[in-house]
Parts: sequence; structure tokens; C-alpha cells
Amino acid sequence: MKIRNILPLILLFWSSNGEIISLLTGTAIAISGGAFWAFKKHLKCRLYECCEEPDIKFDHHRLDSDIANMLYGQHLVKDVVVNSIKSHWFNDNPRKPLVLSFHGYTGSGKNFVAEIIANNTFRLGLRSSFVQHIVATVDYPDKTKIHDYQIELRQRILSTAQKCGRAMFIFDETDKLPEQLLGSIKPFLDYYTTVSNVDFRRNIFIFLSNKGGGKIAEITLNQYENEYPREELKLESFERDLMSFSFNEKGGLQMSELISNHLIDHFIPFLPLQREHVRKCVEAYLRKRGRNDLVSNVELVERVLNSLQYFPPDSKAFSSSGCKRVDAKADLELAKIRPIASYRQFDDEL
Ligand SMILES: Nc1ncnc2c1ncn2[C@@H]1O[C@H](COP(=O)(O)OP(=O)(O)OP(=O)(O)O)[C@@H](O)[C@H]1O
Repeated sequence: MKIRNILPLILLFWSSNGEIISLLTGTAIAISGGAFWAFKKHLKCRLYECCEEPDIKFDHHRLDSDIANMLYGQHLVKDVVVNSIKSHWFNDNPRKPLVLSFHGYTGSGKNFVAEIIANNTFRLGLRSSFVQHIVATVDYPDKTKIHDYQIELRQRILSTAQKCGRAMFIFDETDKLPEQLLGSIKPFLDYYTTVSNVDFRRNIFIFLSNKGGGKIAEITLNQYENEYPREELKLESFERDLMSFSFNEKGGLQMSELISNHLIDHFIPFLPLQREHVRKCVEAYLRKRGRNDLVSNVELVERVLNSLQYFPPDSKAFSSSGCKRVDAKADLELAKIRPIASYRQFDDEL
């Protein structure tokens, strides 16, 4: 065969080989590039936190069981919290973020429940960079700086939601948050597809406040005095009152705009805790301290319970501080008794 005849074949082979080589090189670069980025992302997720599994994983079974086993005396909380989060989380196309408003006296478990939700959603719980815990009196104390605070708070919320569409915002002491500040976050809670190019619809906002606590206590006391079971109290008995309190009260929740626009999905009452609930808190704390042996020590548990205050003065039905001071009071009692370590025995011979 003459070279003139096979030249086209050689050229074809050469060029296709060249293509194969460049294709292979390209693929290798792409694979190594892709692998590099995947590795970088993997490393970043291992070192820091990523907005995906396993850093974010909503475990509704555990949320359900944690609330059932660890939260005492709050039967209304369990149903609404677990079901509302569950349906929002698994909704592929929610129209707005989930907005919950927790009300009740101090120490009734509002922060505790927010923490349980965070623990069952984010690997790092409250320490997650996708959870913002905003405490009005700590983060925004100076009423003369409202304008600066508005910008800062908006930026804080925007940047967190930008990093993760599943972010969670907890506003503690909402009743102490200036009205203008609360007003400035309204667009984030609303029925918008995006706000400043950020999609908020999968976020969760939780407002905590003591407002309405008096009314909740009044309704619960009424039930108690009439000897009806507390567990028969229904959400509807409270929701209307909580809305009107939050709406009308001067210096109250200042949520009028959020309420009139129906941006708050659920008002959740935390009932004042009775002595029997506080007893469970004492027992849980002793277990947490590794002193299971003291849980059945009735005298010690009673001493802790007696060191707390109760109201109203005649029936002393409810704990004034819920379970809040239980740890400190139990620690005092623990300090008075010999620690387990001092029971150590030595062998007769070394
Ligand atoms: N209902 C409850 N069941 C079990 N433990 C509780 C309950 N309420 C409170 N506790 C315990 O008391 C601690 C303090 O309660 P928590 O901070 O949740 O109260 P709060 O309602 O947020 O009070 P405040 O209005 O003062 O912020 C919790 O960390 C938890 O250990």
C-alpha cells in the first residue's frame, strides 16, 4: 500500500488518538478537580459544619421521645411542637417559615424545648452556626441604638439563612425586644419566595416570652381548684387569650403586626409547674449528676422541693420558678452529704 493511501488513515488514527488523549487528560483533570473539591468539601464539613446530613438531620422520632421523656407537665407543648415541625420539615414547598411563639412563666421549659428541637435537628445543637439564639437584653440592650441594631439583626438573620436554608432563630425575652426591632424582621416571616435573594421558607423562628404567663396560670389554677385533670386543658382555651395579650399589652410582645398579618403559626402555652413536676426535675438532675442512689432519698428530695417558693399563697399549687432553680438547690444538698468517692474502701493489704 502506498503511503499516499494510508496517510488519511494515519491522520485519522493520530487525530482520534489525540482526542482520546486529550479526552482522557480532560477527564483525569475533571475527576481529580472534582475529587479535589469533593475532598475539600468533605474536609470542611468534617472540620466545621455543613448545611446537609449528617450536620443537619431532623430526627422526629427522637424529638417526640425526648419531649415525652424529658419535659414534665407540658402536655400541650408536645403535640403542637412535634407535629408542626414535622409537617413543616417534610413539606417540599412550604409557603412561609414556621413561626412558633412560646409563652409562660419562668422555668416552665421554653428554652429547654427550643434546645431539644435544636439537638434533634443540628448535630451541634445550640452551638450550630445555623442556630441563632438572640437574647434581647444581652444582644440589643441600648434603646438609643435601635437603628444600628436593626441593620445588625437583619444582617445576622440574612447571612445565617444564606448559609443554610434550614436555619433556626430563637428569640429569647421577646417581650423585651423593642417594637421597631421586631418590625424589621417581619419580611423574613412573611409569605415571600425570597427576601434579599434569600429563601426563608424552610427556616424556623421561635419566640419565647413570659407574656401571658399570668393568664395561663389563672386558667391552670382554675382547672386545679375545680379538681379537673390538668391534661384535659386544650390549646384553644389559651390561644385566643395569648393572641390578645401579645397584641394589646403595652410593653408586651409588640407583635401586633406579626399577629394581624397571621405570621405566627402557633401560640404555645407553657403551664406553671406543680410540685410533682418539680420533683421529677430534681430526680432527673440527681441522675444527671450520677447520683441515682439519691433519687429514692425522699428526705433529700423533699428538702430541695421545700427550698423553692410556691404560689398562690393559700394552695401553693405551682412553683414560682418552675424547675429553674432546681440544679442550684440540689447542689446545695449534695454538698452537705459525703461524696461517693469518700466511701472508697482500702484493701487490708497493699
Ligand atoms: N417542664 C419541664 N420539664 C423538665 N425540665 C424543665 C421543665 N421546665 C424547666 N425545666 C428545667 O429547668 C431549666 C430551666 O428552664 P428553661 O430555661 O427552659 O425555662 P424558661 O421557661 O425558658 O424560663 P425563662 O422564661 O426564665 O427564660 C431547664 O434547662 C430544664 O432543665
